[in-house]
Amino acid sequence: MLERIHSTEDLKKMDVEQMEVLCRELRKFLLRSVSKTGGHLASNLGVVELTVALEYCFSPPEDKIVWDVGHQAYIHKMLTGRKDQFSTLRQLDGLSGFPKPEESECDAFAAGHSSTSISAALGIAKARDLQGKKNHVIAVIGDGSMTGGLAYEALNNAGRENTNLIVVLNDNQMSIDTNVGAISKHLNSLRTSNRYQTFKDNFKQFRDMVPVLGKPAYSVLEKVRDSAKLILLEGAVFEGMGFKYIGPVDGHDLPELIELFQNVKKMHGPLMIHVKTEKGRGYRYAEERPWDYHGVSAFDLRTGEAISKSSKPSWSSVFGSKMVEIGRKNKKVVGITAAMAGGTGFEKFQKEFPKRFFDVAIAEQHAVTFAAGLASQGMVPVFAVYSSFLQRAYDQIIHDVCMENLHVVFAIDRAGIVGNDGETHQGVFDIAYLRDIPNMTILSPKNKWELEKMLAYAVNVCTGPVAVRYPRGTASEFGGSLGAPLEEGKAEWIKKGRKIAILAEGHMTDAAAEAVRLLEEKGLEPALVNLRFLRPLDEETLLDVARDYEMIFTVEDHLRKGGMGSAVLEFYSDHGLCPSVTNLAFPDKYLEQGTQAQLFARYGLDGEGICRKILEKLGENYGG
Ligand SMILES: Cc1ncc(C[n+]2csc(CCOP(=O)(O)OP(=O)(O)O)c2C)c(N)n1
Ligand SMILES: CC(=O)[C@@H](O)[C@H](O)COP(=O)(O)O
Ligand SMILES: [Mg+2]
Repeated sequence: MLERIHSTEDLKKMDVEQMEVLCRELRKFLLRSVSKTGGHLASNLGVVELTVALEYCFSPPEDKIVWDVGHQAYIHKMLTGRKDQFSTLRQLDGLSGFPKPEESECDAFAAGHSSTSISAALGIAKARDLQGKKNHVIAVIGDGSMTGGLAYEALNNAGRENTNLIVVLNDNQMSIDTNVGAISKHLNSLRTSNRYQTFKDNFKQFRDMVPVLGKPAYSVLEKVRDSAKLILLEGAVFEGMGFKYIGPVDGHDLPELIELFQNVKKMHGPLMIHVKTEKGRGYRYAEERPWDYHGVSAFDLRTGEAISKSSKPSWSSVFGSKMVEIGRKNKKVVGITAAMAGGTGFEKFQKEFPKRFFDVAIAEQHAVTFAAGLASQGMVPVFAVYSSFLQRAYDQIIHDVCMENLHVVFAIDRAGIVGNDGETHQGVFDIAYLRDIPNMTILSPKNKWELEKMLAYAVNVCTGPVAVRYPRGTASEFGGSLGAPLEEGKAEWIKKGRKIAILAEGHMTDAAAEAVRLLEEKGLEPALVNLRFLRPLDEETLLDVARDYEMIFTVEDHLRKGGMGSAVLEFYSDHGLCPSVTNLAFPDKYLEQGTQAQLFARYGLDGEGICRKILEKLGENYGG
């Protein structure tokens, strides 16, 4: 069946039995493919029937299906002509792991961050109305993503606009980890009701009576169905917000889903269809431990084990262990995550101090203001968050934390290039968006020991807002544990030299040191400084560097615009100095997917690339 599918038109030629075979084949294909490339497995296993039913009943690209987060859109991609590209999934220049309109006109809206689908779908629906079109618009949002505030802003608005909009709530009772919070509880209470089945039974009985009752009764029946009165569940929050609620429906029952979607196509106004699915469906290990199979690297299908695993701890794991140590000594410390306890390594703290740990669900904005509230009462909140997800909470950082100079610690994980998630997840904006905020301190460690020192400093010494940024992956051990002691506002000289000085940000010190080694082979003697503090900058060191060196290079894992190098340039400009400064950083664009190593190499930010760029600049300045 899978071989027959080149577009959703081919799907429409199939009968239900054939589509059920197709579902089995899609699962097999998905498992084989993702076990080789890595990717978001469990969520996709859970939406096979749902996606087939949607693509059968609706017609992309005319009908717009907006996938929330988009990590569960692999089946959609397979059904819309991209099956043959799956061997390149999430790889450099390959198929994206998220919906991407530039990749296919069937991807109605790009995503990667959660809770945007209903807003985007409502916008698309209103555009349709204004343009006099009649197509369907469907948002597919998970129960985890339904914990994000933006989703409720959209529901609030959609209830008022009262246009045709279908929201499919894909409830698998899981975020990445177990889904938490009152909404999740509410969904659970809805899940256990058999209201939908009762409605269907009543409806069927009534329909069978039509020949007896006659046409007028039939039109009453149609109206009842249209207003969905029989299936509204008392107290369903969505109903109160102006949606017709339909559900819960078994999301693995293909004929049931098809019947439902064919019916709702005829209904009007905003609809919420609550679909129950199982995350990881069809692969034993993923069904048992969906959190371990949410996002996977290449793995052995037979054992479920990852093919290669670093024996060294990740930055996140170093963070998690250190926070336990800090938490034991300092009882004021509380931990906060926005649904990323596992990813950030914070689960160790959560286990040891459950009362001092808060998973606020996918709610970064709330997390920051919640932290501000805690800090205003003398607690020391540590919010561990991926750099790209913290973008959500910009105003909260400015207005609720920094303006009051509150002592909130931001542990910014996945800062810099993250790799295969691509554009949406690259953490390359945080220096720019944090360094312009008054009162903020920003630190960046060169290795795992420095991360530990910086965390202790941020929690126990700082008194205002402070961010520690560190990347994805295995923690660097560059330079060993015996670096210069961490001193407030002070950079670390790794090596003095002549003519050329390299100022490095965090883990880029390692790549810069490699460049130094390569340059030394060519007879040069570059100096190397690990800046440590990105805000405030170590002014004394910067003045020394400008005085003693002819050419300065800054190196960072961030976009060039607004980054650390820009800060260095501003500093010199403010001091009326004009040394030769070259910023080595990522260019002004959304950075594509690929491994971190591939991207550093592509943009000349690995040791060799840095060396090459320095030699080029030397050539310009000294004629080769
Ligand atoms: C703003 C934001 N915060 C965090 C994440 C990380 N994240 C990706 S998927 C996910 C869980 C989503 O759960 P759900 O919507 O229920 O989808 P499921 O994986 O269960 O299908 C999280 C927390 C994100 N993508 N965006
Ligand atoms: C879709 C999403 O946002 C997360 O699943 C993300 O891909 C996790 O990234 P890490 O693998 O870096 O934890
Ligand atoms: Mg879920």
